[in-house]
Amino acid sequence: MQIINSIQTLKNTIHPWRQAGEKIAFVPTMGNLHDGHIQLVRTARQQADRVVVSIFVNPVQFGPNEDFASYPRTEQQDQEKLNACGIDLLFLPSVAEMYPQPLQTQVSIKGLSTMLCGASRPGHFDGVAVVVCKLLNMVQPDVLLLGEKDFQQLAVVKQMVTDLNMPTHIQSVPTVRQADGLALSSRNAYLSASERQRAPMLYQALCAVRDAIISGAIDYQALVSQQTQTLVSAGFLVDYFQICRSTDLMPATLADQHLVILIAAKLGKTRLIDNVYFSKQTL
Ligand SMILES: Nc1ncnc2c1ncn2[C@@H]1O[C@H](COP(=O)(O)OP(=O)(O)OP(=O)(O)O)[C@@H](O)[C@H]1O
Ligand SMILES: CC(C)(CO)[C@@H](O)C(=O)[O-]
Ligand code: BAL
Repeated sequence: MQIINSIQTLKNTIHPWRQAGEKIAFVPTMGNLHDGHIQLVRTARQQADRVVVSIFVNPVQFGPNEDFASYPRTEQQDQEKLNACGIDLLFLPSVAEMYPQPLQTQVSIKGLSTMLCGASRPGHFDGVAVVVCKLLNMVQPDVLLLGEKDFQQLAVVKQMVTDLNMPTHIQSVPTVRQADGLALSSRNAYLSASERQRAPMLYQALCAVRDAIISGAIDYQALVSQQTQTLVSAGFLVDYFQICRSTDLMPATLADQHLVILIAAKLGKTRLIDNVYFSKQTL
C-alpha cells in the first residue's frame, strides 16, 4: 500500500494504471475506520483492479460549532486496517494541500442540500460536494463507493455526478450495524455507556415505522409522532424524523412506493443519523 500526501504524486501514480486499462475504485473517508468503512473497501476490492482510499477530515463541511477539531483521528490504526485489506493507495492530504487558497468556487446541489441534515447543518453538503468533486477530479475513478448510512450524502453526490456528467459510477453499500442495530459511525465513540445502551432505539424506531407501513398503516404523521415521543422520553433530542420518497427525499405521499425513513437525533452531545429504505409494492 502506497501512502501519498501530494496531489501531483497521486495523479502520477494513478495515471499509468489508467493507461494500462485497469479499473479504479475510490473510497473517500474521514478516517477513524470501522467495519462500515472496511465493507466499502472490500466491495471496492471486488469491483476493481486498483483500490484508492482517502482519509481527509474536510474542514469545509463542518459548521463553526461542530466537531472538526475533536473529530477522532486514528491514523496509525487506520493505516494498519487498510494495509490488511490490500488496498493499493492511501491518499492522506493535508488541509493546505487540498485548500491552498480560499475556494472561490461553490458546488451546491439545490433542494437536496438544504433539507433534512442540510437544514440543521447549513453549508454541510456544499462542503461535501466540493471536496468529493475535487477528489473525483484528482483520482478519476471508474467507481465511487459510498455508504447508505449517509443516505442524503449519497443522494447529493449522485445528483452532482449526474448533473455534471462526471464519468464515475456510484456504488452504494448497505449500512453495517452492531448486533443491537446501531449503525456503525465514528461519532459513536462520543457516546457515554448509558447513551450507548439507548442509541439502538433510533434504528428500532425506524423499523417500527417501516413495519407499520408494511402492515398497511396510512397515517404517517401519527406513526412518526408516536415514535418521536418514545425517543424523546428516552432522552433523545430529535432533529428530524421523516418519511420521504427515496428518489428525491421529498416528503412521501401515500401514492409513493419507494420510501426512505430518515432520522437525526442528538443523544447528549452526539448527533446520530440513520435510515431504512424499502419499497411498498414488493411487500
Ligand atoms: N455503518 C456504515 N455502514 C456502511 N457505510 C458507512 C457506515 N458508516 C459510514 N459509512 C460510509 O463510510 C464513508 C465515510 O464516512 P465517514 O468517514 O464520515 O464515517 P462515519 O462513521 O459515517 O463518520 P461520522 O460519524 O462522521 O458520520 C461514507 O460513504 C459513509 O456513508
Ligand atoms: C464523503 C466524505 C469523505 C467527504 O468528506 C465524508 O462526508 C464522509 O466521510 O462521509
Ligand atoms: N459521514 C458524514 C460526514 C460528516 O458528518 O461530516
